[in-house]
Amino acid sequence: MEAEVLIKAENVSKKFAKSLKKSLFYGVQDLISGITGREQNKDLRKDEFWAVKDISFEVRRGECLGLIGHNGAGKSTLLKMLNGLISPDEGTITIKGKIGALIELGAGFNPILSGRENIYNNAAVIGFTKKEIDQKLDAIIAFAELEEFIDMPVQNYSSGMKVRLGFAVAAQMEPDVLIIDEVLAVGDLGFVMKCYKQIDKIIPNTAIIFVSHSMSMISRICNQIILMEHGKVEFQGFDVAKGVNMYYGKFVNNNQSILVDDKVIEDFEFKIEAYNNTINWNDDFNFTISFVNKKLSKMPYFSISLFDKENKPIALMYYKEEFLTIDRQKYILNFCHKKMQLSRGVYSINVTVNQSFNNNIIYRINNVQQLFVESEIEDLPTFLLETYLTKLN
Ligand SMILES: Nc1ncnc2c1ncn2[C@@H]1O[C@H](COP(=O)(O)OP(=O)(O)OP(=O)(O)O)[C@@H](O)[C@H]1O
Repeated sequence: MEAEVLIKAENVSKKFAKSLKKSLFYGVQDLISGITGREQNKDLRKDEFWAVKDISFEVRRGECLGLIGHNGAGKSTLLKMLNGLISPDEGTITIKGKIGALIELGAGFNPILSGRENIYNNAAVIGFTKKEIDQKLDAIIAFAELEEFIDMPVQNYSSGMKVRLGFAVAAQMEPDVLIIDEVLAVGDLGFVMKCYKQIDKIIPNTAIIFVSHSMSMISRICNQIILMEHGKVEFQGFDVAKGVNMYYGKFVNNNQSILVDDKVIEDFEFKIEAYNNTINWNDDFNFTISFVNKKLSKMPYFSISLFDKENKPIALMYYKEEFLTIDRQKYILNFCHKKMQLSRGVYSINVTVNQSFNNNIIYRINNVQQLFVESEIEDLPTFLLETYLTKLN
């Protein structure tokens, strides 16, 4: 039997005015229409835009929906509507059960009240009774690691402390629906890992909506994804890896940048020997480097590094070099890395040219090319390490 739907959004839209003056004016207009029973204006008026347009989805108990998109795509606006902080102009939102939300840093806290008082306030707003909160209080304080500071006014808390308290209340009370915005990014790594563990613990009984710019976090906890752009859905589905790749595709940066150029070599070119710079997983990776030698007497050394879409270094390709004597002419070098076992994705290539192995950089170019790796298996991590079972007892 399928789990019960706890969050349902049907054709939800929200418009905003670009200026505060217009926003106030339209607000008053809408209020009067509301009071007099006249139908509200459904179309965009001058200077208005759709911050969220026509979004529908369902999240069942045990599921986590990831919302991704550029800054200003409309994610927070959608979350605020789900949490009831603002109402949609069109469409309906239905939520069953108690909602825990961690939306804006410090939102929902009363700054002059202590951490302890805020726990009671926030948990009561979610819908828990005093007795239920009493039972959970110690666990919340311990989870937030705020034992020493729990009776201090929240206005004196650091941003990390506020996030810890907010998450502790939202997640320790084990609500039916949990809405988490980017705020987790503020926590330190230890706390973020603890939050993951808590999310893993509550997910079987909870429907979660999670907004993040960290694709590793999204891939780690979400089973469905919506990619938003200018308020609209650009991709929606259960293929989280596909949504993440589409998001990364938006950042593909084709700009080469030359960081070092001692004019010792000229006309440097790097070419991937594959159609559209695309290879399949486990294919040989062939590429050529060409240059015109102006001043060198020995062949220089080329080091080729690969970076993933988050710009993290993934691999350094090296080869055994014999420093041949060279003339002042054009050279074309062919290289091959046998069986490239990198997972599906886009990798950017940087090349550094040293006069000799690990010595004296004469040329360096970042993002000289992008390598696309295709794979039939969609959701592999960067490396597939072949392992052997050596003994069975
Ligand atoms: N109260 C408001 N009045 C007018 N415009 C608003 C209001 N709130 C948000 N917007 C605008 O609506 C659009 C969507 O904003 P929103 O904060 O939902 O984006 P987001 O996807 O959450 O972005 P980020 O990743 O930066 O948090 C933006 O253009 C923003 O400037």
